[in-house]
Amino acid sequence: MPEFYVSAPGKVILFGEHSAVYGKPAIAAALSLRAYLLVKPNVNTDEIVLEFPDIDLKQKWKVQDIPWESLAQYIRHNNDAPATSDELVPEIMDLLSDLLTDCNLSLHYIACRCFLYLYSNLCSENVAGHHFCIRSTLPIGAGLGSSASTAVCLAAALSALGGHIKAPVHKADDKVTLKDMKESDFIDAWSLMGEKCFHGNPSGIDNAVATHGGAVLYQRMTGPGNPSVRTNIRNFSAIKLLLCNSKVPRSTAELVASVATQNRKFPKVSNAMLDAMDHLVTDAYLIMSTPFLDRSALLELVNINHGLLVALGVSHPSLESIKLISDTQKLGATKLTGAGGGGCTITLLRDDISDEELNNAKLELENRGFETFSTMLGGKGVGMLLAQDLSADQRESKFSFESFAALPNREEIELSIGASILEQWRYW
Ligand SMILES: Nc1ncnc2c1ncn2[C@@H]1O[C@H](COP(=O)(O)OP(=O)(O)O)[C@@H](O)[C@H]1O
Ligand SMILES: C[C@@](O)(CCOP(=O)(O)O)CC(=O)O
Ligand SMILES: [Mg+2]
Repeated sequence: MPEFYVSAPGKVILFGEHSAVYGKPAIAAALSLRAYLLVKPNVNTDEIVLEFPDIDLKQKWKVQDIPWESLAQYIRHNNDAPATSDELVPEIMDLLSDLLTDCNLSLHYIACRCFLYLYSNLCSENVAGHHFCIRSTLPIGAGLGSSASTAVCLAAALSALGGHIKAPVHKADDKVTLKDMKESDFIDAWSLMGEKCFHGNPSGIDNAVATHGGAVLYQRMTGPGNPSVRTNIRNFSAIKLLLCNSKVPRSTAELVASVATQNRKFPKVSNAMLDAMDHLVTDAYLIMSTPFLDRSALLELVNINHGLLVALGVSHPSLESIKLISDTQKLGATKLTGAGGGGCTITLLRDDISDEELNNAKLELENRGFETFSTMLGGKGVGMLLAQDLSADQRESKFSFESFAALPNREEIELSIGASILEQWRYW
C-alpha cells in the first residue's frame, strides 16, 4: 500500500466518567483536537520503524523477529478476519514481551506493546515493513482521550495494511470488505483492544467516539460477547464549552484502579455514587434530547457530577483551583473530565456570558499556569488521507516523514495536515 495518513479525534466526557467503566451510561463528544499517524513503506522491507516524537520514542523491529509461528495458535478469526476477545490474550502478551526488553520507560513500553499487539493480530509476516509516525494536537495524559485516538489510528492503519478494510471513499456508498461488520465497527473493536493495552479496563467510550465522531450516549454492556450500546446525540452544538488543562500529569490506569479499590472497600457507598451517576446521565440525556435546551438544569448536573467524582477520590487540588476560579468568575458550571487526578476540566458556559467576561477568566487561569483551549465539539471520526488525492507538490511536502516528525507544535501540525487540506480527507 502506498503512503497514507490516518487521523482520529480526542473526546470530552460531558457526564459519566468512571461510572462508564461499571456499565453505567455516559455522554461524550468528539473534539477538534486530533491524533495523526503517517504510514510510509520502508525501503528496507523487513524492518518496522516507530517514531512517536510526542513521547520521544524511536523503536525498530525486524518483521521476522515477531514470533509469527507461535502467535498463530492464539490469534482468532471470524469469517477470515481477525477476531477481538473480551480480554487481551495473555499468551500473545507473553510472546511479545521478548520484543520489549529494551523499552526502559513505562510510557514507551505501553505504547510499543499496544503497537505490537495490534500489529501481530492485524498484519502478518507477508506485510512489508513500514515507518509509523504519530503526532497529536491533544495534550497527552490529560483526560481528552489521547490514548484512544492513538489506538484508533493504529487499529485503522494496521487493519488497512493487513487488508481487512479498504480506504474509505469520499462519498458514503455500500462498499464494505468485511462480511458482517461495518469497517468503522471493525476499527472500533480493535481500537478497544488497543485501549486495553493502555489502561487495562476501559469502558470503550473514548475509542467509540474517536472512531465514529459526533456525540454519543454510550453504555458498556458487561458480560462476555455483549455489544455496547451507542446512541447518537444531535442537539449538542448549542453547548458552549471552555476546556482548561491543569497540566498535572496522571495515568488513567492508576485512577481507574483507585476507584476499583474504593469500590471494594466501601461497596455500598461507592455503588450508591455510581448509581447516582447513572441517574444523572439519564437526566442529562433527556435534557439534551429536547429541542429547547434547559441549560441551567444541565449546569446543575455538571456541578453534581463533579461532586460525585470528588467523592470517588479522583479530583486533585489543581482541578479544585480551576473550579474555584471558574465559579468565582461565574462562568457557568465546571467539572473534571476524563479520569481526573490532574488533566483537564470542562466548563459549560452560562448562556449570557460576554466575550469580555470569558477573556478575563481565561487570563486569570493562564496567569495561574493553566492552559485554556478553544475547541469545537462533535467533529468527524476516523479518517484517511491518501497521497494520490494530493497534487505532486503537496504530496512531497505533506508526506515527508522528517518534516512531519519535526513539526514544532499543535498549531503547525493542524495547519500542515489538517486545516490546509480538509477536503482531501476521507472518513469511514
Ligand atoms: N501522540 C502520542 N504518541 C505516542 N503515544 C501516545 C500519544 N498520545 C497518547 N499516547 C499514549 O497514551 C497514553 C496516555 O493515555 P491516558 O493515560 O489514557 O490519558 P489520555 O487518554 O487522557 O490522554 C500515553 O502514556 C501514551 O502511551
Ligand atoms: C475514566 C474513564 O471513564 C475515562 C478515561 O478517559 P481519559 O483516558 O482520561 O481520557 C475510563 C473509561 O471510560 O475507559
Ligand atoms: Mg486514555
